[in-house]
Amino acid sequence: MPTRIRVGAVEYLNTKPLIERLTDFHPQIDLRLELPSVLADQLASDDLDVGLIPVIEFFRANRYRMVPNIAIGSRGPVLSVTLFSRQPWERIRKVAMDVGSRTSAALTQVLLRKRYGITPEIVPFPMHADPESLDTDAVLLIGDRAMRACLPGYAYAYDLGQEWTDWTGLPFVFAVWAVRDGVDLEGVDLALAEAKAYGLSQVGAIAQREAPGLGLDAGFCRRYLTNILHFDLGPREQAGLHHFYTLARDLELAPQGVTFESYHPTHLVESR
Ligand SMILES: C=C(O[C@@H]1C=C(C(=O)O)C=C[C@H]1O)C(=O)O
Repeated sequence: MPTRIRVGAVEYLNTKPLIERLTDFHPQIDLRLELPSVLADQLASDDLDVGLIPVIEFFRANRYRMVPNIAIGSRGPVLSVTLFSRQPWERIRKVAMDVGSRTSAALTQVLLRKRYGITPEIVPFPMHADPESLDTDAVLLIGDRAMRACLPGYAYAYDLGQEWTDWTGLPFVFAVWAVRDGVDLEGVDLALAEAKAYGLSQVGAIAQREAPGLGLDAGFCRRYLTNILHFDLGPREQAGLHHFYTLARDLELAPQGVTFESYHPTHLVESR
């Protein structure tokens, strides 16, 4: 019996185009959907073989390989990563961070500390808590609940994709497919590329199917998947990724000397 390859993907709308019919493209895939932070922990504890994990956790592990040219990124506003704040940036002293997030939580710290020169207190924000009942100045929300949130008690809603690109001029990469060290994907990397190509040809249908369950407008979901998110990991995205790494490393949110290795199937390497 062929081994199952355990694939963990983010449970949010942002990921749907990357996993559309994924299991049809490879018979050995065992697909699970989770929060990004949970996927990072599962990959770290060998409960997954490949996971769509927050990039900051790719840096922190420094032993994974990246599946080429697939990412969740933005080139300006992202619409689903928002720092809701009662204060303007300069006056934020305490922030609650979405426990589903690792990259955006680090990005919030990078912006606060590097761009605005303040080091606020950080507390976790649980999945089912009410943001309006918090005593913090700001709360970071990501994913589907960030897109639905209005939070009239917060005067400011900072889009962190927009903040990053306004500041650096670069795209931002939130998540990549990371392959655990020593794992041979047995062609699952090709299936991931096929699912992405297929999913991107189906964004209209995906938006229409997913919108009602999310309580969102289908046209809005389509524009989010088509014009807001970017799923390639090209040279500009890689420049954004490296720049984020250097800033996170300076703040000791990531270790020194991280290598950005791509995944190459073992049999191809061996047959050279
Ligand atoms: C754009 C997003 O990208 C994500 C944000 C992540 C993070 O903050 O750790 C991780 C994976 C992605 O789901 C989002 O969730 O809205």
